[in-house]
Amino acid sequence: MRRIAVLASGRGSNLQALIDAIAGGDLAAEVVGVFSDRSRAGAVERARAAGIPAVSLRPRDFDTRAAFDEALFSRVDDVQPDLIVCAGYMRLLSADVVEAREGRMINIHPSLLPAFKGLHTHQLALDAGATEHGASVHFVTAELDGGPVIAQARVPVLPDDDVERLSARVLAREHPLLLATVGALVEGRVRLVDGQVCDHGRPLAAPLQLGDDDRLLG
Ligand SMILES: Nc1nc2c(c(=O)[nH]1)N[C@@H](CN(C=O)c1ccc(C(=O)N[C@@H](CCC(=O)O)C(=O)O)cc1)CN2
Ligand SMILES: NCC(=O)N[C@@H]1O[C@H](COP(=O)([O-])[O-])[C@@H](O)[C@H]1O
Repeated sequence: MRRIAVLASGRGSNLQALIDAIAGGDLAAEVVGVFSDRSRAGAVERARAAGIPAVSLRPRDFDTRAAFDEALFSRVDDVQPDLIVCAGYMRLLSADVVEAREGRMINIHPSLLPAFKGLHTHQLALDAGATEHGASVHFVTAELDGGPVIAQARVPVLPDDDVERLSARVLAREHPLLLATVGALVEGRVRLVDGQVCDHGRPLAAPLQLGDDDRLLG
C-alpha cells in the first residue's frame, strides 16, 4: 500500500503532513494524486506546489451524486492507488464507490467515534459538555463515519475552550495520527479482515491509541 490518493475539500493541512513526512523519509509511500470537489481548495494548491497531479470536478456539472462519484473515482483509478485517504473530503460518498474499495479507503474524522459523527463535531462536543475529545481514523463504509475505527488521538476539553481553541488542539494531533495510521497500513501492520481491523493479524478489541511519542499503542 505505497501509492496513496488523497481526497480533500479544504485547506489541506493533513495532505501537507503526508507530503512532508514522505519528503522527510518518515513515510515509505508516494502521494500519486489529489482529488477534490472544490477547484480552489487549498489542498489542490498544495498538491500542485508539490508537483503532485491534482484533479477537481464540480458537483454541479453532474446530475446525481452517483454520477459525480463515478467520474471522480474514474480519475482516482487512473493513478492506481493502493490506499485512498479522505482528508477533509466533505462529501458523502456513494455506496457503490465505497463498497468497491473496502479496506483500501480511510477517513480522518475530528471526533472520538462513534461520538459526534458528521459535521460540526467540535461544537457538538462543547455542547455535550465533553471533557475529552479528539480524532479518529477509520475505514470508509457506506455508513457515514460508521466504518471500523483503526486509531484515535485524544485531547482534553478545557473549561475556557471555544470551537477555535478546541479544533486547533484536535488538528495538532490529527497530523501525527494520520501519519502513524497510514504508516501502519503501508507497512502491512494493520489490515481490514472480514470487517474487523487487525493489528499484526489480531482483531482489535479497541482502536489503537496515539501515544505522546506519536506511536500507535495497541
Ligand atoms: N459513505 C461515506 N462517505 C464519506 C465518509 C464515510 O465514512 N462514508 N466520511 C466522510 C468524511 N466526513 C466526515 O469525516 C463527512 C463528509 C461530508 C459530510 C456531509 O454532510 N456532507 C454534505 C455536504 C456538506 C457541505 O458541503 O458542507 C453532503 O455530502 O451532502 C459529513 C461528514 C467522507 N465521505
Ligand atoms: N467530516 C470530515 C471532516 O470534518 N474532516 C476534517 O476536516 C479537516 C480538514 O483539515 P485539512 O484540510 O487542514 O486537512 C480535519 O480537521 C478533518 O478531521
